[in-house]
Amino acid sequence: MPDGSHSRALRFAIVGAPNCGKTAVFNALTGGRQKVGNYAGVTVERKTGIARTPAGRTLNIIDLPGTYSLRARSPDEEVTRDVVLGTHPGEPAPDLLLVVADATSPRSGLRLVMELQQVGRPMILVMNMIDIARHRGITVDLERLSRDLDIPVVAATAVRRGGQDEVWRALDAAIDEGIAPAAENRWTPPTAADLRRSQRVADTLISAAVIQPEKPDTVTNRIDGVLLHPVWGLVILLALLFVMFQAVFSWATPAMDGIAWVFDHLSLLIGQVLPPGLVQSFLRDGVISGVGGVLVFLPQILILFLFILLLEDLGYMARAAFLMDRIMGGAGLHGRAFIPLLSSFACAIPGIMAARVIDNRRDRLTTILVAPLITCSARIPVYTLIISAFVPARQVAGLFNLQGLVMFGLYAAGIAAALGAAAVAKFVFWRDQSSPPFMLELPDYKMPRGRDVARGLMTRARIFIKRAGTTIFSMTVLIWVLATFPRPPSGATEPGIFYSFAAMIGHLIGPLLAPIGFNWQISVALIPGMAAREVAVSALGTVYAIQGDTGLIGRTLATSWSLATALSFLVWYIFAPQCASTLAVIRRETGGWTWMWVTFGYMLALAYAASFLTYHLAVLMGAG
Ligand SMILES: Nc1nc2c(ncn2[C@@H]2O[C@H](COP(=O)(O)OP(=O)(O)OP(=O)(O)O)[C@@H](O)[C@H]2O)c(=O)[nH]1
Ligand SMILES: [Mg+2]
Repeated sequence: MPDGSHSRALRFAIVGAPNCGKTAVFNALTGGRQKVGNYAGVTVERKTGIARTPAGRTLNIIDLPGTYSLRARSPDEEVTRDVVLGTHPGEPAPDLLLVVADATSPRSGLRLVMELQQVGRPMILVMNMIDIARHRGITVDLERLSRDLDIPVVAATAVRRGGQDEVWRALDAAIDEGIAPAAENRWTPPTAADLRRSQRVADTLISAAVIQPEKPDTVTNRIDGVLLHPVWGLVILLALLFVMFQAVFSWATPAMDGIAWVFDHLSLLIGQVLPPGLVQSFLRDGVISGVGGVLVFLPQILILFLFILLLEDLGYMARAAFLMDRIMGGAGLHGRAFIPLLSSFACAIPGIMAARVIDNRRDRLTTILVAPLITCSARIPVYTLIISAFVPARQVAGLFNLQGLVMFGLYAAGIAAALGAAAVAKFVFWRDQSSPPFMLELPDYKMPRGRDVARGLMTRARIFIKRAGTTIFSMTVLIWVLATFPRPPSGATEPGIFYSFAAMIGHLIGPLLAPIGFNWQISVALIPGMAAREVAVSALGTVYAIQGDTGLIGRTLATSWSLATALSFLVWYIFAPQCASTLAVIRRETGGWTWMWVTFGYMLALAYAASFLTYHLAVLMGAG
């Protein structure tokens, strides 16, 4: 009988410096799909998975955030420290530490190994990225390292099939020999002198076991000469963003038309098969107008993520952080805030969690406060719907698509708002404290891997479709019910919805939102929109469909809203705290209600003020 089936499964924890490929190793061992990316700070929580070794043993594998030392300066590093030391609540210490090091720059990994030796747990060292090391002519003498460190050392290419064979063998061999019980934990936080000493030992180990090529790799340096150039670098960054939004609009159209076609025909079919009545209305006005109306935006979301994933894997994002550092620093944001803010383009929730990599509490709070202002992917359907309805698809200067230009402007407004809010937060709360300097690790450039990118896109698609099938669907059903009942009295002349609960609710809150140009239909759509921003689109689709305005929701809006209302609505979506889950995560990550209410309050005030101004200016200029 294989080990582990009669006793509890062994627990192996993966530890290593940031960006050395720990999660790639984890995914390879467990068949997991955790996010990997070519920048430090991708993993900020512990993740567990199950691995089955070739000899048939079952292992619990724990993936951990990257760290240079157990000294733990930031919340993500504290997770690693606590799991490794066995002080994580409700979790025994791991039986073995699988230390991953980057074979192309093994220094930080080896230093960590030396520190971990104090913990008294068995270890295996994985020299990962051996493919890149070989390509560059770096040779690593694994036996020598193993002898000097007195632990098994194996090479791996975590991202290639079969690249983990040696790791599997080492795991089984370690279990065959019997995992030694934990020795006494002698770890104490290393002092500066300790760190210097282990640095020297690491250098000695490297000079004995690693042969560097005579000609160091200059490709990265040459590319960085251009991409990090203070002027050209910024120009390239802007150009990239620009192309991205153009692409989101122009490439997505055929696919979006295709999806819309399917739903339109489904709706027609239902109209032919089912008699008019509640069931038909539920399917056509509720499900298809609502959920279908949101699903058509999938292509745009995927195109945006295609760009983000490619740039991440290439190693460009850390460079973008470098370029933005001056601008962000001017707004009082820590350099490490870049990755959390970047993640917020997907969704504020991973963005807020990624702020764990910031060690200083004040800088972390500032980042969390402003992350929801960054345009998340849930705003895409809202923005696109309004832009397509109100902005002509004209070419500007023979080069740019006007719709893409407006989209770019909305994203820019979100970024500017985040920078501005950070500056104000710093002024209001933390005026007389300065930020510590920021050390940025620039990863090597890597060719993005098709499989990783495809996996990332699949994950995004799955998240979006799941949202459409759960939150958006249930909110749409709710709206349909509210907009359908009570039924109109007999002899009613207006569409049924005018007698419904939805109309009552809309008319109740309507007066509050009338000053910013919102009609009662928008007021109704905003409430379920708190569950997920896209719901506003599905809710509008349902409300107008029941009202009798069949056909594409965009066309309906174009005829029933003024341009001023549309602009005010767009501006509202830049600022409004329209997402309950984000607020919940802020409460969790800051450990209390205060900052959640601060965020909610300031965003709401900002949204109302900005929409008010936009609406009235637009009316003054004749767009009412
Ligand atoms: N060529 C090559 N690339 C690798 C290898 N292992 C990982 N990578 C790439 O290196 C980058 C970092 O990998 P991750 O697994 O996210 O690194 P990590 O150590 O988990 O990083 P953090 O969670 O941020 O600490 C990704 O772009 C991976 O695709 C490898 O063996 N060879
Ligand atoms: Mg990771």
